Amino acid sequence: MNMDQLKRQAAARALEEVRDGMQLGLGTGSTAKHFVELLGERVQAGLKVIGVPTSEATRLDAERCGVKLTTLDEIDHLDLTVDGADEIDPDFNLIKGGGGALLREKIVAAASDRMIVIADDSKWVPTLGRFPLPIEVIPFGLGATRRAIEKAFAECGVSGQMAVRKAKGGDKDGHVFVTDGGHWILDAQLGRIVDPPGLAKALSSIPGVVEHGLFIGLASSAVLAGGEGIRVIERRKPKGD
Ligand SMILES: O=C[C@H](O)[C@H](O)[C@H](O)COP(=O)(O)O
Repeated sequence: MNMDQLKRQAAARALEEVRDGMQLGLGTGSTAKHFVELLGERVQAGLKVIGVPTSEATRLDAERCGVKLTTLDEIDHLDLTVDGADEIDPDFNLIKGGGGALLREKIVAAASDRMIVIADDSKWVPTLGRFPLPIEVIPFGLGATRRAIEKAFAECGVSGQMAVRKAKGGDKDGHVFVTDGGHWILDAQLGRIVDPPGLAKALSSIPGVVEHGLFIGLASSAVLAGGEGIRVIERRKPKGD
């Protein structure tokens, strides 16, 4: 089974948690895209749900699949969010934002009673950090923001190169990648993040940092698809702890 088939399997397993009438957060990325497509098939067969997309790309996918959409201005909470991740550690800390959607993804996950992370099992790691940590920043004053981030890294016992993300493919190839919110992303190669909650807190306090890709205390369970089948792992602590 190839990687894409594993991602689809994880998405199909998460779909089993969806019930009629649910308000859903719809994640972004290649794994979440499978979930939206499979959800669309269920909707065509009569399932009634409403979704909040975490990116313009997901909004377009959901519309194409016939999934009814709303916003967090129109509804006050979500029952369940299903989203991918770039890395997941055994404490259910995540790195997200490989596709640049971390800001909306975090707003949606935080508004949701439960978040199921779907992934192929290569994303399950003992320690976060091999995947570059995305940090969404305001272009104004970038030099000052970078210096403040480097200081936060040093205080949290990590270090590594940071680079402004460039767009890949199409007309925008090689230009700075711009998020749905109009911001830029710094990708930080940290290798090993010893204290994800501590680093998350330090980054959140920096003016100029809009959001970062460390998701702490948001995921409730993980559906991991691998060569030997599917593993569903539940987080022991309740959401928010
Ligand atoms: O910004 C993108 C998201 O955080 C994605 O959910 C994450 O990068 C995982 O994407 P994929 O399922 O394509 O590996």
